[in-house]
Amino acid sequence: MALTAVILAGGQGRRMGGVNKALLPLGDEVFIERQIRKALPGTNEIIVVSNDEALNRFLRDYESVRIIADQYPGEGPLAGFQAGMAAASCADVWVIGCDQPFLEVSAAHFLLDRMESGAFQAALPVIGGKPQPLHAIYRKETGLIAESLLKKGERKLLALLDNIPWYGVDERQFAEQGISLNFADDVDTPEQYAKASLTLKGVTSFMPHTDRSDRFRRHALQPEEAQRLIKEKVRPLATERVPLADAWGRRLGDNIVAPHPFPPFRRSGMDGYALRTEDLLQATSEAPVSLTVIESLPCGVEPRHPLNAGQATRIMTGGMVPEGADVVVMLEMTVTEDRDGQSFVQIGKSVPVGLNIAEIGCEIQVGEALLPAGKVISSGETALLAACGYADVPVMRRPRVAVLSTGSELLEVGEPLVPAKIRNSNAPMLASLLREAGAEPVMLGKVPDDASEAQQRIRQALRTCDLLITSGGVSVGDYDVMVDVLAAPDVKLLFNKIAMRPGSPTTAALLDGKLIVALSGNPGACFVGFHLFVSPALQKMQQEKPLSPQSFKAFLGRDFPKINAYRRYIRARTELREGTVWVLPIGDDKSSLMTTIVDADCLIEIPPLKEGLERGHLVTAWKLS
Ligand SMILES: Nc1nc2c(c(=O)[nH]1)N[C@H]1C(S)=C(S)[C@@H](COP(=O)(O)OP(=O)(O)OC[C@H]3O[C@@H](n4cnc5c(N)ncnc54)[C@H](O)[C@@H]3O)O[C@H]1N2
Ligand code: MOO
Ligand SMILES: [Mg+2]
Repeated sequence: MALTAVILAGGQGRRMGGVNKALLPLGDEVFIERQIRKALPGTNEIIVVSNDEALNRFLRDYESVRIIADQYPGEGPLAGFQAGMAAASCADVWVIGCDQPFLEVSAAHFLLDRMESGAFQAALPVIGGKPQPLHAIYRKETGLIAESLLKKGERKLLALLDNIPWYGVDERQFAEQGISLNFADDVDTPEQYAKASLTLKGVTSFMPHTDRSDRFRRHALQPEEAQRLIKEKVRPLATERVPLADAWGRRLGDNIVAPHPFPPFRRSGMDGYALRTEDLLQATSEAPVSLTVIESLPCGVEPRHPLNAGQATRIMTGGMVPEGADVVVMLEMTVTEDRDGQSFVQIGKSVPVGLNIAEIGCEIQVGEALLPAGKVISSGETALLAACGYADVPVMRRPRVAVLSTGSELLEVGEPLVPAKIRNSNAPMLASLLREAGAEPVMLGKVPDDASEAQQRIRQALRTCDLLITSGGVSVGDYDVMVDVLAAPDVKLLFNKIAMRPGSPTTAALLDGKLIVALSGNPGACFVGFHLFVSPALQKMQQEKPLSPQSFKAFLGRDFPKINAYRRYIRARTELREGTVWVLPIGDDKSSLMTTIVDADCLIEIPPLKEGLERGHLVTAWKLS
């Protein structure tokens, strides 16, 4: 695609103290050098519109870069635009401000593609609902319209937009292309310049699109209300069939009903003789009764002969009891003898009817409800399913849950420590928690505190995942990027504050109908948030009951002197002491701690109180599954 780039470098940079912004240093380049380096590979020529000769030395090495002066000097950006258009040799022109150091050729090409799909004369990024006239594509002819506007005294580029048909490309469309949104960010103020320098170092990026004061205005929900909202927004997933051998740990996809009785035949419970109790009525140790053995049955062999009076069948444990028999007498109570090639059994005692025979269906009747959908398949369930012939088992599809960690401070687990950084421990912890909850973690890795990058990864992942969880960036800090990501117009915020500790800024939202739970970055809060707000969603997706963690009453194992304005959920371990249940808070209850997660098997609920609680107080605790 033939494309001219026009860089408008005529501004005064008033808010930057009157410097020419094209000459601002960024890393080891100045803006204009960086822009040329980045724009060259995707364009046929670059035209820099400027009257500043100081720029020359950065341009002269390039054959396809020209510098031209305004035809209407001092008339503002529209004049620069007009001059650039007049000089352009291609029909399509990418117009860039010299203060846009993060320009992106891929974004320019995407805009150009969009414009070609219709009768448009320009294609512009629309960010936060506002068209951005710079870092946009224009047809060369629009220069003539600019000129006529200039003659009417117009100076602003935006005026052009009222006079041409243009196509707007919003954040979402760029994100879908994997294009990071900061390409159009401009540097007008020293603050923005400072942020640009940080972005270059990978520390952060501009996040100018949310009203920062918004993040302080939050309405706190009670934890139960937040849980209710979350459960309301998810549905059970589809089911699939897996071989029984792979079904361990999965959740049943269907109610399982017995397809036949069990045992399916009258089964012997002992190695012995099947016979008729009637025949033993007179038997005593002095005068044992002798019966003719008509058959010897190993397990798995169907009897050939029903029993008549005076007869017995030798039978093994699990064997099928012949018709006519109403008891199995164990071998130890019998004496066997062979006479003339015929076997006889002698028994010296009468026995009650039914002894050692498991009747058909005595364990399971046909049609009986055996296992409910959603039940976790463990050893007992596996045995039942096998007995009922489930070579393939209907199971709930595992929820695919994307895990994204935000934080420029995060290192990969294998990286050595460097000052101010820590290793990402939340993501591996969340992956384990997800596995424990039956889900399939889809690890998206980490993003620096860059809202556009986070947003892009999130949108992409949601296409193939059922749920997305993030950690970090939900509070009120400068780099708390999830706040920006979830402020996008197509995101429906469910809540961003919960009246509890830890994890009060835990946030949930819906995007494309899918749930995003943004957990706190503090490891302890992240852990608690998962159990209280992610687990219930996973349970519902897998039809698992009960739908919330189960509570129990127990004695507080040690004093808890902290005074609480909020309800607290403290990590604790259960202990049985002389037949009573105690719950012991583990370590200090700070949300930043992760050592306290190690032995936690429950959360103690501490209500908001004006004074602490003493050891031995009866408290409510929640079992962690
Ligand atoms: N001025 C205020 N500051 C804070 C408030 C507040 O109300 N006003 N709330 C505090 C509370 S409560 C919490 S909880 C945290 C929430 O923090 P964020 O969710 O925004 O998380 P970050 O700021 O990104 O990080 C916090 C902490 O966690 C560490 N972290 C982050 N990600 C990971 C990870 N993947 N593995 C290990 N550790 C991680 C991070 O380095 C920080 O130390 O905000 C309080 N602040
Ligand atoms: O709500 Mo935060 O987790 O207390 O520190
Ligand atoms: Mg924060």
